[in-house]
Amino acid sequence: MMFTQQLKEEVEPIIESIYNDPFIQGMVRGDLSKEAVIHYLKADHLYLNEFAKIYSLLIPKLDDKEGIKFLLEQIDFVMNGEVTAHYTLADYAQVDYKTIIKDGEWYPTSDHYIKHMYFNAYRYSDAAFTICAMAPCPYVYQQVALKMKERHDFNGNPFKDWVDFYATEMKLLMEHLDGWVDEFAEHASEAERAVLTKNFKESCIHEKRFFNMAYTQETWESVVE
Ligand SMILES: Cc1ncc(CO)c(N)n1
Repeated sequence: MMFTQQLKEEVEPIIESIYNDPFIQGMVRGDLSKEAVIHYLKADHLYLNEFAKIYSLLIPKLDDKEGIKFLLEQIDFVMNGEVTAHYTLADYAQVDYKTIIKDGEWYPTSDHYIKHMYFNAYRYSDAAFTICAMAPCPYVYQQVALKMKERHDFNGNPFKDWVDFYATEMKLLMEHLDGWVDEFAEHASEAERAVLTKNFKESCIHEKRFFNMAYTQETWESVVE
């Protein structure tokens, strides 16, 4: 079995639990609180901004021209394409998107997740370590969106476009990310493979915590209350 296939099987229970968490269930019912959506957008705008910058840190770690070209396209996609999904959420919350993101916030949970990716980019010379910390970003959303679509009819649901976006747009990216990780994993040591696994799993847990952060309106102050 390919290394990334094994990773994906290991995290399936985490993804199923994210599907069952109140943020996603609120989207399924179409009654998620507007406050949760706004909190999410404030954090996610910053998250995606940093995600794009971390792609740029991968460029010197890669040697294949096609791969580098693909990363450059991905930077554009994260900065310009994925905004579509954010607009769907802002429309639901009936707030102006630009106003929401003007004062984006580094809440404890999103802050931790972003720094997990940066740590790996600076700590390890091979791109695979960072990619394992980044891949759950597209992977978890793709899998959650597919579960949502399989189990419910989204016609008339205000989050339909969000679900359709993540169910379809992540496929090509996952193929590239899986390819890089599998290639490295083939000749990696046991210890290196253990770090790759840990990075991937931790980011899936960060994804779960990110939705719950928005649902519970987490702030630095609320953590100590
Ligand atoms: C936190 C987070 N993870 C994944 C995605 C999907 O790209 C996103 N927009 N935000």
